[in-house]
Amino acid sequence: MGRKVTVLGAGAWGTAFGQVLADAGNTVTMWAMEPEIVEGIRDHHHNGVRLPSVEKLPDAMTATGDRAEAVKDAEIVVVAIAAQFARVALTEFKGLIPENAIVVSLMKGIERKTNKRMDEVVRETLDLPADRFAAISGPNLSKEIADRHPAATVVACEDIENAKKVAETCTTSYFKAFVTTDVIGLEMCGSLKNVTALAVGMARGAGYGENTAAMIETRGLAELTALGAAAGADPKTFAGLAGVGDLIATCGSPLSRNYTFGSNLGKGMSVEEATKVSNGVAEGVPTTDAVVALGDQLGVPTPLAYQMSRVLNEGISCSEMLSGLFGREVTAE
Ligand SMILES: NC(=O)C1=CN([C@@H]2O[C@H](COP(=O)(O)OP(=O)(O)OC[C@H]3O[C@@H](n4cnc5c(N)ncnc54)[C@H](OP(=O)(O)O)[C@@H]3O)[C@@H](O)[C@H]2O)C=CC1
Ligand SMILES: O=C(CO)COP(=O)(O)O
Repeated sequence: MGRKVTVLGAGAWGTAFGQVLADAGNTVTMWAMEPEIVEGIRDHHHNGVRLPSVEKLPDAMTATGDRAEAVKDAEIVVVAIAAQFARVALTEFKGLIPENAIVVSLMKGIERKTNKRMDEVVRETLDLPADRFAAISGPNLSKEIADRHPAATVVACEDIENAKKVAETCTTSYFKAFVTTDVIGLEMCGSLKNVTALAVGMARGAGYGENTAAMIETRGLAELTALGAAAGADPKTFAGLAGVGDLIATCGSPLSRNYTFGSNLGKGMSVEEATKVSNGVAEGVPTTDAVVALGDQLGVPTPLAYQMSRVLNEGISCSEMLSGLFGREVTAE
């Protein structure tokens, strides 16, 4: 039997995931700030602002701009808001979310001022126990999933039964969800791969080929695995869908906003210009500095994030970024 699920944030991924949930047999209420998006989904089953490629969203999806109405009786509340705004947006929902509801984050970012992961931000803001928080992450480019191309993801929750409940709730014939208890690993994979995708996109935009892309992806994976392990993640998570899988999808597709943002930098745009033409949030941009700070905090070198932070803050070129990546001394891989 389907559940009552609410999605906070009707961006590209929030809306596509809402469609997955409706396809899985649930009743889905989207909450959005913008009246135009609310009206579009509620009255026309269409999100022309954030997911115009889907002509008609399922009948089981509706929308509201009223916070209390949105989460009333929800068994699962999914959060799909740009990571840097999660805290401010969720504060308004504190006290409104039903006591037994599981809160699920789709977000892939680290909060800039605090260097906190989204599990920390969501739980802190909503005063939520660990067993009622789940994260979803994997190779999930929203447009492909909105087109119902076969895909898989990972649901993480410290309480494996709740992870299974969430996985069951979002399983369809084209969308498969695996489960894990490694919340930290999942969070670190999702947010850190965006920094790598910015760098790969930049190299591609600058005209470099497969060797350069493979080098950045592999070193990026080593960096995010080391940082994740130091933060308490299970290194195995990084070899799975949420790690390598998402890295392959995000670093290889112009559908990724992070890849595209990087590619535009590589073609010579400034950060301001690339931001202006970005088709949605590129989480890797604010996350990069947070990754460098986390690395300093945990005593883990983050050369790729450091060079990308120089790209974003000082405007160094792609070749400077790449030559700064490795020192001249010989080291073990
Ligand atoms: N797109 C994808 O393929 C995937 C995205 N993700 C992650 O999901 C998250 C959301 O991404 P996506 O939906 O694609 O992003 P979009 O850029 O399409 O949408 C961002 C969302 O955040 C909302 N938002 C921004 N600021 C605020 C605020 N102050 N208060 C409330 N809501 C706010 C926007 O609301 P509004 O529209 O009203 O401005 C919108 O719903 C990101 O962390 C992303 O990394 C994860 C997997 C896949
Ligand atoms: O996380 C994603 C795919 O899994 C989406 O990547 P972007 O946020 O770069 O579009």
